[in-house]
Amino acid sequence: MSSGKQSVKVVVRCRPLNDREKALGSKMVLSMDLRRCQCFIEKPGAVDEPPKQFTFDGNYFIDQTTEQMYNEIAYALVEGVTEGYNGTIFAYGQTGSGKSFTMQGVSEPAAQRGVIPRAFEHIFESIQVENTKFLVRASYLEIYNEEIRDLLGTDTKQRLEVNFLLLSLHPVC
Ligand SMILES: Nc1ncnc2c1ncn2[C@@H]1O[C@H](COP(=O)(O)OP(=O)(O)OP(=O)(O)O)[C@@H](O)[C@H]1O
Repeated sequence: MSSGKQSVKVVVRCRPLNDREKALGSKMVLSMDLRRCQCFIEKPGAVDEPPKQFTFDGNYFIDQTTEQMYNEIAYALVEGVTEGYNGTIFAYGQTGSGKSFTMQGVSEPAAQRGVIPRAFEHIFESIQVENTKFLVRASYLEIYNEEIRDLLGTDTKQRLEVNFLLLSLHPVC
């Protein structure tokens, strides 16, 4: 893991082969050096070709848990939000790659509970302060094929107008 001071971190998580992939006789082509945060992808059949190598801010292989990811990556970001900073966790990947598994998670085993319920628990624990009121707002948007939908809206099929720039403001010390 890198020093943790940069404002954007990119981490990669590799999921195990699913039943369909196993039935097809697919082979795992990805390996990781977790200490160096490196990821290696080999081309099947190309024994003479060196694997392609990528380095990230954090690497998570098939046997690692969302709990570990949360503690190492998300915890500090959510803690920052409770101190007044903005924070975003963005899961990106092709269909079936494990975005929902990481963000929503499963209740069993507990170590694989998702980032979203963990973040909610974290926030609500932090604001349990006597004689102080907090306002917590949540929105849940899906961006799919360049269309945006409000998943908490009354009509989740309705497309929202995409007419904004993402503005991120940081206090200057
Ligand atoms: N780290 C993991 N360990 C075990 N199983 C996993 C892991 N990640 C994903 N899976 C399993 O892989 C399948 C696909 O994962 P998931 O539904 O999270 O993908 P997705 O990226 O959200 O897909 P989509 O974009 O189609 O919604 C699920 O059955 C999920 O349980």
